[in-house]
Amino acid sequence: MIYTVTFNPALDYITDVPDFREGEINRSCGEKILSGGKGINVSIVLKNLGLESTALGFIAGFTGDEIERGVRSFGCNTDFIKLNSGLSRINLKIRSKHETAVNGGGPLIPREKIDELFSQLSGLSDGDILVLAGSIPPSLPADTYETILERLQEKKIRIVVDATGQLLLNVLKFRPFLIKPNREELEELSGRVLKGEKEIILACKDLQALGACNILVSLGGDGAILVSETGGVYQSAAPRGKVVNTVGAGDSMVAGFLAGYLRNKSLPEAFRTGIAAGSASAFSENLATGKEVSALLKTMKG
Ligand SMILES: Nc1ncnc2c1ncn2[C@@H]1O[C@H](COP(=O)(O)OP(=O)(O)O)[C@@H](O)[C@H]1O
Ligand SMILES: O=P(O)(O)OC[C@H]1O[C@](O)(COP(=O)(O)O)[C@@H](O)[C@@H]1O
Repeated sequence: MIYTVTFNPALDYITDVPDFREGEINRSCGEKILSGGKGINVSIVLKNLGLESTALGFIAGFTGDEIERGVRSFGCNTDFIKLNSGLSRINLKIRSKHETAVNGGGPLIPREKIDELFSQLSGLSDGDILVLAGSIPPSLPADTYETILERLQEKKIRIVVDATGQLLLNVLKFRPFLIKPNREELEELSGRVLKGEKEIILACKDLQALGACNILVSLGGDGAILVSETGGVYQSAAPRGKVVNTVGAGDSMVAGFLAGYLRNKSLPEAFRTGIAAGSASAFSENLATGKEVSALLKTMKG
């Protein structure tokens, strides 16, 4: 079974403001609200690709209820822990000449609710896949993912971590099967500006030395690079298309990679499916559907 954990789910409020001006009253010409947060998006795209998962994490207040309703409307299984106070965040995404995001901090998660999550996760068994994705509310320590993985290390669970900075660095020693930094995140992790693919690959090798198995570096419209645990390096441009909404493209890529890998345990196939899923989401208003991913895959070589 696949489990995704989103500590800090969100309603993504996506608004179109063609000529956004800071410091002025702007009028939008289109809005929509989607359930989001990294693990949740992974669960939705997995479902669209025909794979069951259970979305775990913390939700609070009316925004939390709406997040849960939204995820379930895709047919996903959820087992969220409800907080007794606070509100799940609303993340603002302004689509203008550029995309601007304001992601909220999220509610306070009390100790007993974290313990509830630990006890849910203690039910995982050998062969399960655990996706830890997204930020944690600022009230939680940066070793939160580490604490989870420490408790699970006796089990043969494949771990996927899509997080940034210290949250990610702290868990590399648990040998995550997959991490997916984008270029900026990889630069932050390696503490240097990375010019060109050679430097990106070297930075990935440094992370492998710390424990990461497969590192999928997403490069937005420039595609992606996979530095694999078997030593192979794969690189691909992104398919061409009209970009409509890149929110969730990275999460879709993680879901696509997993779905592609689970088909034949082939890393090249995982890589291609990851890129196709990321780009299919970028080319669509909503997260990629199975049909959209298959259609893009057919246009890709290899
Ligand atoms: N402008 C784009 N054109 C085509 N594909 C894109 C575009 N932006 C994102 N993608 C696809 O989605 C993947 C993940 O996007 P990226 O923006 O790098 O992730 P993140 O959202 O995590 O920063 C890319 O590797 C690519 O396959
Ligand atoms: O937990 P974080 O890092 O604040 O990110 C949450 C945001 O990222 C998203 O999961 C989208 O992520 P990607 O565009 O990287 O795939 C949104 O749904 C959500 O608003």
